[in-house]
Amino acid sequence: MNKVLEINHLTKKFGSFTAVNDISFSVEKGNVYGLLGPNGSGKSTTLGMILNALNPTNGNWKWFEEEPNNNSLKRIGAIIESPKFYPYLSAHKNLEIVADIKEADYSKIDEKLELVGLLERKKDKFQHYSLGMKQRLAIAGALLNDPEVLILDEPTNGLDPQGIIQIRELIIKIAEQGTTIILASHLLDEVEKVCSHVVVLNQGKMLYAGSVEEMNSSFGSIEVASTNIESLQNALSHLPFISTIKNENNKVIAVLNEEKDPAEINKILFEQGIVVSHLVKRKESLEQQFFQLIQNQKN
Ligand SMILES: Nc1ncnc2c1ncn2[C@@H]1O[C@H](COP(=O)(O)OP(=O)(O)OP(=O)(O)O)[C@@H](O)[C@H]1O
Repeated sequence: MNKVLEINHLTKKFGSFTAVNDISFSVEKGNVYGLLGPNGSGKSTTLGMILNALNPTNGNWKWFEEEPNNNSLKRIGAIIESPKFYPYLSAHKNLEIVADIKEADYSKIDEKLELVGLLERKKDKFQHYSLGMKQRLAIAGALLNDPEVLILDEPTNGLDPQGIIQIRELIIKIAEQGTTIILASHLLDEVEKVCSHVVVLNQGKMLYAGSVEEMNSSFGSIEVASTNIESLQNALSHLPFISTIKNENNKVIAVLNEEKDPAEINKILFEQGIVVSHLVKRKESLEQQFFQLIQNQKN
């Protein structure tokens, strides 16, 4: 069984406002999924619903190919808000309390503290931990009962650069051990560095779901200039392998929808009487792809 989560037409309305609008996607075992979108795009609301903390307005989902039930939630570890630990207790003592709640064996505590790099600091009080250490302790707590899925909401928010790197490396390490990870993030580079798959959300709508690699390996765009920019623009807009065009600093940026060699494009334009003074092909980064998706949604 490889399907960990299947979401179908999930919708959440708060009054007349639609926070999550008819989204559907699946999560396959052993991958790291990024739920990517700007603030307010519906990431936390989506996570809240699939963790039974919020009632959906419409749609449904299945964990592990079963209707949601208490048993399936036991197979999931989640950190969706600031971790709640007792400040005056040690990290180890705090995890004993978590282990009691989750009915996990105390022997797991040192194992998970080691995984998150806190074993040597296990006797320190929680209140003396840095923000990054607190977040890693929360991850250790979420992993105590060896969940098959780990869900994280903005795991690097508020951390310094070193703390961010440590959390990202930790996520990759946990995934390498076979745990499926779903993380919500508004940071494109985070998703690009950590995730194998991405679901792009904007204003509650799903704009893309697929592998990060595929999203990155689109056909790119070309940047073209000519003395007669209007006829250039007109010619490009009629070419079947071009999806969108825009003007930028007297150059036309045209997004390709199939693989094309710049020399071939130059030849086609020349045959239409257009002499090109500049033609560069660019591969789009995930960031450009993301803005392109949001732009397409607005149009
Ligand atoms: N309980 C609520 N009542 C009314 N509106 C809400 C409620 N919870 C969330 N919203 C709205 O739903 C939209 C989506 O919020 P959500 O928290 O899911 O976004 P997000 O992508 O997680 O963003 P952020 O990273 O800022 O948390 C926002 O416009 C938010 O204001």
